[in-house]
Amino acid sequence: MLEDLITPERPLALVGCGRMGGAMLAGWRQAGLADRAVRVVTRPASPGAASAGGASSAGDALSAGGAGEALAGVPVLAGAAALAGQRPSLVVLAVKPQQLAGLGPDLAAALDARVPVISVLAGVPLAGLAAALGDRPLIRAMPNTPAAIGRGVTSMVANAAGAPWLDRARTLLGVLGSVVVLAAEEQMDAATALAGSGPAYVFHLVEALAAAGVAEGLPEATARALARATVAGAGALLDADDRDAAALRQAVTSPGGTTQAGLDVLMRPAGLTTLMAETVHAATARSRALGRETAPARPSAD
Ligand SMILES: NC(=O)C1=CN([C@@H]2O[C@H](COP(=O)(O)OP(=O)(O)OC[C@H]3O[C@@H](n4cnc5c(N)ncnc54)[C@H](OP(=O)(O)O)[C@@H]3O)[C@@H](O)[C@H]2O)C=CC1
Ligand SMILES: O=C(O)[C@@H]1CCC=N1
Repeated sequence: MLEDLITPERPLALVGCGRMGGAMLAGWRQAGLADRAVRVVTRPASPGAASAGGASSAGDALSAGGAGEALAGVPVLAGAAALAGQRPSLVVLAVKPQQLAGLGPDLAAALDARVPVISVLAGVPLAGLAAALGDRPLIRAMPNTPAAIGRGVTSMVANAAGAPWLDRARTLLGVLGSVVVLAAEEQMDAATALAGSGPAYVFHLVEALAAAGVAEGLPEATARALARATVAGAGALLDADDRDAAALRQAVTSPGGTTQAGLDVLMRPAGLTTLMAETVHAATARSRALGRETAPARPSAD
């Protein structure tokens, strides 16, 4: 139960409330998390936010994607230093990987060393989080944006101090959809490439389907409406039907019919399977590179 984990006295601190942080907050609020049990932390310089020690309402401080209006009523703190004295039960970190180094010292100084941090930063390993935030319970998680409607999927892995928090992290993140605990941190880059980025691949499929419909003579609005409803409906069927994706595909495919003619192109050598492998490979490599690029500089030998 979320209420057992997060209370107004021991709130959830969300550091960074852009596209992913905002999606998670929307999912938690939809599941009934009270606004007063949350502290959203913005940049220190965010206009309209409170000074250290106080909290304003999110309405005037958040702007990403119109989130300011949608999140009106959630207390906002300007800068991680303002978390001192707020006694968060746990922290969810959702800034860009490149923004970690800038806020790490303030965040580490503001938090008791027993407070766990759940990071959703792509590519940043547990060791990099520990270097930035100090030795504490740490969970590296990778959600995706359908979390906003409780339909996301999150992969996660913990350091030794964070392992006892995995059940509570599962409770928190499970509200946003399903949760997978990875067997090893090495799997996180591929999980990021597949599921963190995955919704974008599916949305691009909608764009491609619509463009193909236009090329075959459909009006653009009609092609867009058909493509969107087809992908949404196929996803809903996949969710509602226990059969695997291959069986659902076969149920559409009449021998000698239109689908088989289309799949002959899509499933040819160097077709979608190859393209998707290259896609996920490139995203996995980028996740690994982000880890290297954001690693703290080693002290020089002299
Ligand atoms: N978008 C996605 O689908 C997913 C993203 N992620 C991860 O989530 C993280 C955020 O990505 P995304 O939401 O797309 O990026 P956004 O840029 O939309 O969000 C980042 C947010 O952090 C804020 N921020 C920057 N610096 C600070 C600071 N010092 N203190 C508090 N807040 C700060 C930004 O504010 P400002 O606008 O003022 O810069 C912004 O609101 C990334 O690490 C990404 O890898 C993970 C899974 C999926
Ligand atoms: O594109 C990115 O780097 C982030 C991580 C996964 C989805 N969005």
